[in-house]
Amino acid sequence: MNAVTPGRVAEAPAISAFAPHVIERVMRVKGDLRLGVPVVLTSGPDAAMVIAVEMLTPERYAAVTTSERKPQIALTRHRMAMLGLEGLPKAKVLGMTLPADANLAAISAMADPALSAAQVAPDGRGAHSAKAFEGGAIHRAAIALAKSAQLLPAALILPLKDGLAEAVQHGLCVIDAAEVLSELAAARFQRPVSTAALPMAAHQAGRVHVFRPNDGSIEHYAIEIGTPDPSRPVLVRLHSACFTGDVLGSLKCDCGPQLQSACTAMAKAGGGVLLYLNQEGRGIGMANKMRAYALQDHGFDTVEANHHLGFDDDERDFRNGSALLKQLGITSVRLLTNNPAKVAILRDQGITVVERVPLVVGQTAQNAHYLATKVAKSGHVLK
Ligand SMILES: Nc1nc2c(ncn2[C@@H]2O[C@H](COP(=O)(O)OP(=O)(O)OP(=O)(O)O)[C@@H](O)[C@H]2O)c(=O)[nH]1
Ligand SMILES: [Zn+2]
Repeated sequence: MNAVTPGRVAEAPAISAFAPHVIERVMRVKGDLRLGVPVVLTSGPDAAMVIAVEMLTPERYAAVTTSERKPQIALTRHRMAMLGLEGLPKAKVLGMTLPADANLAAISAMADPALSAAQVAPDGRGAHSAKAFEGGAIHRAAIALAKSAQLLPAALILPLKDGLAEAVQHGLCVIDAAEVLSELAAARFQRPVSTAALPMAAHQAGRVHVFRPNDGSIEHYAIEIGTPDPSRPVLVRLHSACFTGDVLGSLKCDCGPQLQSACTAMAKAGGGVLLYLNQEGRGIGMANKMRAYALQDHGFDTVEANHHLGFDDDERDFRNGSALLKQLGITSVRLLTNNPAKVAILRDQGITVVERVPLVVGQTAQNAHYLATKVAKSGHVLK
């Protein structure tokens, strides 16, 4: 007998029967960017060909840059600041017209700290002479798509005179930038896909529920441990995937011991729900997290490393967690976390958090600096 049962509390969007719905078109465009295929973004009368910098090849770069096109780069303000540029506009996404002689190596180095050795040390910042400008909808949509595809947040932008004609000529996907921005910012409906019993070391009565977001992105899991009773506050953990900590037993963070100790606490309490959210690396993905770790090897802390790559401190979207709780019929929780921001987000989403239950385990010599940085910069509490 399961105490919680996934149900459809959220409305699935009306997907048109034949033509792709707007979110489906956005995800096609995201797939193309991840492959390195150019896409065309439009905004009112403006149009531009957009390619993720990380995926640019010399052949494609040579093919898309013609003498009459003035290439630009879209980067986040964080990344531009790390490049040593001063007097930057306040906006989060910025553009810069590239010098006529910009080559692929220089463009790639603007996006990727690993390709620019001089910029890797915190005090060895490079200098670029061109002036940055506030990014428009096309720049913002390009960065949002690159982040969503878990690529470096950097895009080559080639303004086009007739975007539609170019799209048709080269068989490129074309989409409105405002549609991209609103769809990527929207909470996603997650469909329960499958469920099965899973006896676990922590408790023999375990059950895994798999949920699939309707944008086709990676699935998230809700794991019942013991017999949670949804009529009372349920002991809950929102755990963000950490391959290095959860699977490899990394000493650089506290995730593995937190996961184990959460399962044990739920078993002891008779029941609980573990949400395993597949947002590796605070939402930047495994490849970028290893880029961040490489920067940490050079002296950056966990927050600075994210900024150096062009990301915010934390790119996770915890609305997926609150949506899953509601689907499981759980509206009141005791939340296992050291991160008060998670409590606030769940409350914002209408979940009653009756108590924050600290989860202070797994402190090592190797993660002392990391944990201290989270306390100093991310509002974590280690008690
Ligand atoms: N980008 C980045 N992500 C990291 C790093 N170390 C761990 N992570 C990821 O951070 C996430 C866990 O976040 P934490 O900040 O440790 O903890 P939290 O989820 O905010 O709070 P707790 O509930 O107390 O665990 C996981 O997705 C990890 O993969 C790092 O140095 N850089
Ligand atoms: Zn971790």
